[in-house]
Amino acid sequence: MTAQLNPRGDVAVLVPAAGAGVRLGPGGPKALRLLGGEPLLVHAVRRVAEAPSVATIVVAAPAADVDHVRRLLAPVAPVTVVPGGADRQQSVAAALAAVPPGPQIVLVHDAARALTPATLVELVAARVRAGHDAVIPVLPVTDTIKEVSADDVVLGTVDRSVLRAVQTPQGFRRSVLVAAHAAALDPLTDDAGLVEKSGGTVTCVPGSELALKITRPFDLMLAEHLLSGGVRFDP
Ligand SMILES: Nc1ccn([C@@H]2O[C@H](COP(=O)(O)OP(=O)(O)OP(=O)(O)O)[C@@H](O)[C@H]2O)c(=O)n1
Ligand SMILES: C[C@](O)(CO)[C@H](O)COP(=O)(O)O
Repeated sequence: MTAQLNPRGDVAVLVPAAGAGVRLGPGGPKALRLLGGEPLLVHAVRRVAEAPSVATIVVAAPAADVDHVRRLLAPVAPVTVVPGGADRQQSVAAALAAVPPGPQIVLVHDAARALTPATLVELVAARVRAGHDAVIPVLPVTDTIKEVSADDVVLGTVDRSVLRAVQTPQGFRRSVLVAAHAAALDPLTDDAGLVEKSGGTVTCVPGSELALKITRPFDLMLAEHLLSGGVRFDP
């Protein structure tokens, strides 16, 4: 039987958590690295579980850690844990295959975005519920962006007004996400990219600074400060 959160919810959230965390440096799989004394994955799942629309959470864990992750998350929320794949897309596909019948909205959320507020989960889900096939949270780009050659010579300055930095959770009508993954040829860095490739429309909503992706050591230090500094997570 699949673990259920809110039986009246219409949202399944997939949490790919099987990455190595190479850019964070040595210390084990990134989702299991500690932030404020708890694994990143625990933070991420706890916040997702606070979102009232969420009926089901499926985590893709490092294959060697599936049992450990089940035990870790048991006191946090009812979750289904499956082994992840060789890249993020394969981990998402494995989690998607484990979603039980029922939820018609599927969100895909990085464990690495551990401080993402439940309000962002609800916002993305609400936009899908309102009729959009694919919805992504985005932030404006604040640096000047240059295109450069392999030998570090500037080729030009990109018009940043049309650029957005993309976060998760990314939300989809379930059938749209299933079709996009079924049609996938090459691995892409996000699921919305698969929908774009299939000719679908992807809609943006405002993201959250708190949904930063913990990728490098500086990101982890920043997240520690945010957590210990008493930042309000659901403004
Ligand atoms: N084979 C993989 C690779 C990544 N992910 C997950 O996808 C999310 C976003 O990936 P990223 O932040 O790039 O994590 P890593 O792949 O672990 O990082 P790195 O590239 O530095 O190794 C993370 O929650 C990560 O655990 C996954 O489930 N399976
Ligand atoms: C899905 C994602 O977090 C959206 O920004 C991002 O594309 C993951 O990329 P990564 O290179 O696997 O960190």
